[in-house]
Amino acid sequence: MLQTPIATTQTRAPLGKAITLRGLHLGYDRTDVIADLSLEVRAGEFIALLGASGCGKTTLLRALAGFVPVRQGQILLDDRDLSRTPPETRGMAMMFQSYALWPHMTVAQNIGYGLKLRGAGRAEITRRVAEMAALVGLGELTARKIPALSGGQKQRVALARALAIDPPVLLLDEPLSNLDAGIRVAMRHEIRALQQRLGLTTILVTHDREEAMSMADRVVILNKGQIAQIGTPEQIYHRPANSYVARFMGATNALPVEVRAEAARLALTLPDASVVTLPRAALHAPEGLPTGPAQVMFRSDAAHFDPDPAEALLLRGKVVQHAYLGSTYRHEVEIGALRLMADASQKRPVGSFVELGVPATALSLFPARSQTAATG
Ligand SMILES: Nc1ncnc2c1ncn2[C@@H]1O[C@H](COP(=O)(O)OP(=O)(O)OP(=O)(O)O)[C@@H](O)[C@H]1O
Repeated sequence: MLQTPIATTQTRAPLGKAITLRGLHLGYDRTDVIADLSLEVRAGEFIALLGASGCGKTTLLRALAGFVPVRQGQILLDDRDLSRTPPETRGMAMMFQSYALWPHMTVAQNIGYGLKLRGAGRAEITRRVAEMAALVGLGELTARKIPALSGGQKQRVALARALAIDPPVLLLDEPLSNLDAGIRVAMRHEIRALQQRLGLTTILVTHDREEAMSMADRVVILNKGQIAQIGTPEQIYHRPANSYVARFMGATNALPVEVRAEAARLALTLPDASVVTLPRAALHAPEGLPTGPAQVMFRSDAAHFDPDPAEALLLRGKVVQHAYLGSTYRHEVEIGALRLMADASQKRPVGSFVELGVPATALSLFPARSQTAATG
């Protein structure tokens, strides 16, 4: 059950501070996880760290909090170097995926825990706990023990506890992954509203791209411990800097092509040996216009059935499978030796022959071996 919504009116000066990461190297024993990573986060900015499992998101977040030592490089909060500072004096609050609440304590005791550790007096703790409980809509439940709370309520206690110490930086490690879908979506908006209200610099670790895009000012896509792209949600979704980002953001269709430049146009030879020519400017080619082997990438929602014959890319194939996704059917279409995905509101039967069209604006062109890092 949802509680009173989190309060969203601005009441005090922004808390957030800027974070600078310079040439950061992190790892465990003989494993290097993060290599030479640099990043500037503005005061009050919300950054999402997005990437596949094992790419180093949590390691980076834990290093910011002070739980993973810095091997090389610097972590600066405004101009203060925190690289070798113990966690409790960094002024960063971390909210863990498991919430890490004390089950034998009440909601109020959990919220006040960090303040008590920092030596705050009883009156201050009482006042601050009441303030924080009201902020996250748990004012009525402060005397409850943790096991008697729902997942969403526990999540709010963890958030209130993190915020109680007035942290300039809030670190969120997959904070919503234990919640069911409906509450998760509501909490995304509530955390974002609260973060903006308090002006907190916030770093969120997630592997959910919708969560990253709906909450963050900028998204950092990590690939094997390196930044594959930094950009606004719109930039990383529509203008992927390399094929890794394109694939990660859902452009799972990759068509091998052979590219030839012809004055202001590009001739692309498709796998079936047909040739399409497109104006150079029509294609998103962030790694430069390749000649020779390349790949054209697009999302399944950009491919549509029964296309206009003037469409940039026209492909013929056979439906081999489909799945209902709620608002659309995703079809797997066999095109020669390739399998591509295409969405449509109407289901096409398995075995039917179809024609697919993709507009030039939905196509990204990368060299055959694109994986490089880029910022934007
Ligand atoms: N305490 C540790 N000791 C040794 N290796 C570790 C430790 N913690 C993580 N690793 C390794 O470091 C790499 C990065 O792990 P990390 O948890 O940062 O990834 P992640 O991107 O957060 O992944 P996930 O999305 O699965 O949580 C992985 O290969 C992982 O196995």
